[in-house]
Amino acid sequence: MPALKIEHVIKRHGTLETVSDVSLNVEPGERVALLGHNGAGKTTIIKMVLGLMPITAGSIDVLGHAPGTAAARKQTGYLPESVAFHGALTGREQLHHFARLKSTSLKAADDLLERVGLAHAADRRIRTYSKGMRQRIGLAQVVLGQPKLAILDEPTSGLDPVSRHEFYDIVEELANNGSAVMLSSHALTELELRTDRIAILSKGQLVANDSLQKLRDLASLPIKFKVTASNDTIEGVNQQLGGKRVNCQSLELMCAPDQKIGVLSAITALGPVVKDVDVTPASLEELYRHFSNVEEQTK
Ligand SMILES: Nc1ncnc2c1ncn2[C@@H]1O[C@H](COP(=O)(O)OP(=O)(O)OP(=O)(O)O)[C@@H](O)[C@H]1O
Repeated sequence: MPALKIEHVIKRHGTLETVSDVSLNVEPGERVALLGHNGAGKTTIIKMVLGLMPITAGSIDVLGHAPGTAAARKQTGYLPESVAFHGALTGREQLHHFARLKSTSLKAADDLLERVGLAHAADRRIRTYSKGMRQRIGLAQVVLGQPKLAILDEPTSGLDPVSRHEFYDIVEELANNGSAVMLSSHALTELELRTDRIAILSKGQLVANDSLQKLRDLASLPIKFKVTASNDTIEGVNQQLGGKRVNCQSLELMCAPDQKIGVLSAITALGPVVKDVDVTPASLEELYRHFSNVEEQTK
């Protein structure tokens, strides 16, 4: 049974429809990325899931309960886009406060401070924390009590690349322990490897909802090859393979996904004259643009 079940949900603000017939499930242990342009409807969906905003039509089921009910809230962890804590409290005091609210042990809160890399600053006031440190407190607050559903709105904004990596390690642990995770983000490259499914919203409509591999198959965008040879052989390689020279040692080729093996064979048939080959499938950014544009074209 899905941890989160969104069925044919519509949201209207007066005559303005901001979410149009969206259906989306998140299974236990699954990490789903919710992507979309500014104003696509991500936060509106999150607010409806949390019971902070009423639904105009359709239904949302959170672990068998209606959104916003005590039973749903008890099992849900939420990290808002702009996280705010009490500046006069220390990190430890703030997290202990959340632990009491969630009926979780203070020891679990202390362990989490360590896990999110804040043990050294745990007894400093939060007003002295950097944005990234506050975000870490926010993540610790979500993980506390191992919620069955975790909702993270733009969770990595303000984090440096190493912290982002550590952040996704913790999200992965959460999912490995059975939590369903839904996170919204604009940072596409980091989501490629760190989520199980991608849901793309465009103007309030869900225009894609699948694993990265399946989205690649559906979009069938060209695959890029970068072939490197030496200065004196690149011209001959270019003549045999075609493609576009990018510098005096390499060229770029594109092909449809079903021609990939054929192109690779042609490259390897050239033998040791080829020094290196990079094969790059469509990135999430390219897929995102593709699916968002498909939606624009049908309007
Ligand atoms: N209370 C409201 N009244 C009227 N329109 C609203 C209200 N709340 C949101 N909207 C509109 O709904 C649309 C979706 O907004 P939402 O905040 O869900 O987008 P988002 O995908 O989260 O964008 P961002 O990436 O910028 O955070 C926007 O056009 C916004 O102006």
